Order: sequence, then C-alpha cells, then structure tokens
Amino acid sequence: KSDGFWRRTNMFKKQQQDVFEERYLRFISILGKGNFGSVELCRYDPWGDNTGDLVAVKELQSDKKANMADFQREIQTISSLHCDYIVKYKGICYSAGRLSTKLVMEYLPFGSLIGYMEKHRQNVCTRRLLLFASQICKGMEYLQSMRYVHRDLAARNILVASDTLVKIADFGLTKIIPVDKEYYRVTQPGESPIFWYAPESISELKFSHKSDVWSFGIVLHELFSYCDISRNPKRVFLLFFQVHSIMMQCWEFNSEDRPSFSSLQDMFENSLLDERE
Ligand SMILES: N#CCCn1cc(-c2nc(Nc3ccc(C4CCNCC4)cc3)nc3c2CCN3)cn1
Repeated sequence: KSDGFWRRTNMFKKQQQDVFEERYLRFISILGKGNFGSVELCRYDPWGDNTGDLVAVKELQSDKKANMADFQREIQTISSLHCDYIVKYKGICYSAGRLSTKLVMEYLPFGSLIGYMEKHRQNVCTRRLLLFASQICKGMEYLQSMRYVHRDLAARNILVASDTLVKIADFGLTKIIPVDKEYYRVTQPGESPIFWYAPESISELKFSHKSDVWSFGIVLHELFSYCDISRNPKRVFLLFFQVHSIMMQCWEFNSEDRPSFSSLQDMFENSLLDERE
C-alpha cells in the first residue's frame, strides 16, 4: 500500500476524544448553506458555563440521505488531513434523534474569503493577496501529496482564520486519484459552477491535480479582483465568451458572412446592457 494510503487510513487512530456529545453542542447561528446541508456555529460546552470552545458543525440535510456515503467520505477525508492551510477536523457527533452524523471542525472567525474581501478590501494590500495565494498553494501541495483532488477550489471555499492566514475548506467533492492513474473521472457532471472547471473537466469529466491548478487560477483572479461581484468568474467568462464570438464573426473567411457594423453595434449594445445588470 502507498504511504499516502497508510497516512489516510486513520482507522486504528480513532481516539475517543473526537466524539462530541450532542447534548453539550449549543447551537448559536448558521454560518453557511450549500447544496449538501448547512454549517452551524456551536459552542461545545460540557461544563454548561459558556467556557467551552466555539466549533463549526456541518450536517447533512436530512432529506439528502443519498449523500450519506459522500458525507462519510468527506469526514474520512478531512480527518486524514493535518496541515496549517487546511481547516482542521475536530471530531464527529452522532445525533441520535436524526440518525445522522455531524462533522465538527475548527471555527474560523472571519468566514469565507469572499465575505472577507468585500468587507476589508480597502486595507488588503497586494502583499497580503500574495500571502493568501501562497498559503492556498501550500494547502493544495499537501493535498496533492495525499493524492487528493479537491474538485471545488474556489474563493467561496477558502476560509479566513486571521488577517494573515487562510485555509482550504469543504472537501465534499474531494476524490482520491487511483495509484495507477493521473486523473479521476466522475460519472455525472458536478454541481459546482463550470466557471471554475478546467476544459477537460467540462468536456470529459476528468479531474486531476492539474484541473485543481486551473481552479486555483480562477481563485487568483477572484483574489486580485478582491472577489468583486462585478468581475466574478461567471461574468468575466460570459463577457469574454461574447466578445470572443463577436471577434470570430468579424473573422469569417467569406466576406459576406461577416456582420455589418450596425449589427455589431447592436451586439455591443446588448452586452453593455448585460454588464449593467
Ligand atoms: N467552506 C465552505 C462552505 C460551507 N461553509 C463552511 C463554513 C465555515 N465557516 C466558518 N466560519 C465563519 C463563517 C461565516 C461567517 C460569517 C457569518 C455572517 N456574516 C459574515 C461572516 C463567520 C465565520 N468556519 C468554518 C466553516 C467550516 C469549518 N470552519 C461556512 N460555510
């Protein structure tokens, strides 16, 4: 077995301390919702005197029982990762009532990179953007060393631990690259938006460390546009797509196939309208 396998398999390392008792888990607020379920801020307070730790608790939406296997895999994944630039696993909580497991993780007080950038964009200098970018690379390098492909690397899944530390989160789509292959092929198209996907992931459903690198490029764009909603990947993609198709029309080999300036004018009118939305 590869060393990555043994490092990932923490079966014999399942200590009791990673089991959290639901009765001591005090709900405080909802931190985030996704296509999986939700992440809640809780205080784990066995002494009942509010001295317990704040934790982020992820639970599967009860009607999404189908994803139970995926959720178990996500727990297996995150509990095998030990890196300063990856959100830390703290344990699990068996909620008797709902017959479901909850994933307990460290709580990162500043939330996702998107929200952080919107709020602190004035005082985030280029040096800090480069620091964040290098930290994400370090986290991804570690992930690659464990033969994991993240498959959903995006600013929304980068969390801010402090003004000088970001961490990779959300391993719901993470897969292990088989030892004899360089990529992982999924059976059905993913749920996450195509604007972060490498071409081969869109056309052949192939995911690899190199498709994570493509997504990292998109994250760089998000970082250096301060996660500005008007320049988000979807908008940039569609605008480039539009302008690129207008260029291709102008470059029709046969002259009569080229658009007139009045029709070109209309095309720009429309795209400007889209921009203003
Ligand atoms: N990734 C991913 C997608 C799923 N998701 C994960 C989390 C998460 N959030 C936090 N912290 C956090 C989050 C939001 C705020 C907001 C609240 C309202 N106003 C502004 C700031 C503040 C702190 N800590 C975490 C997690 C997972 C592990 N530790 C949230 N959604």
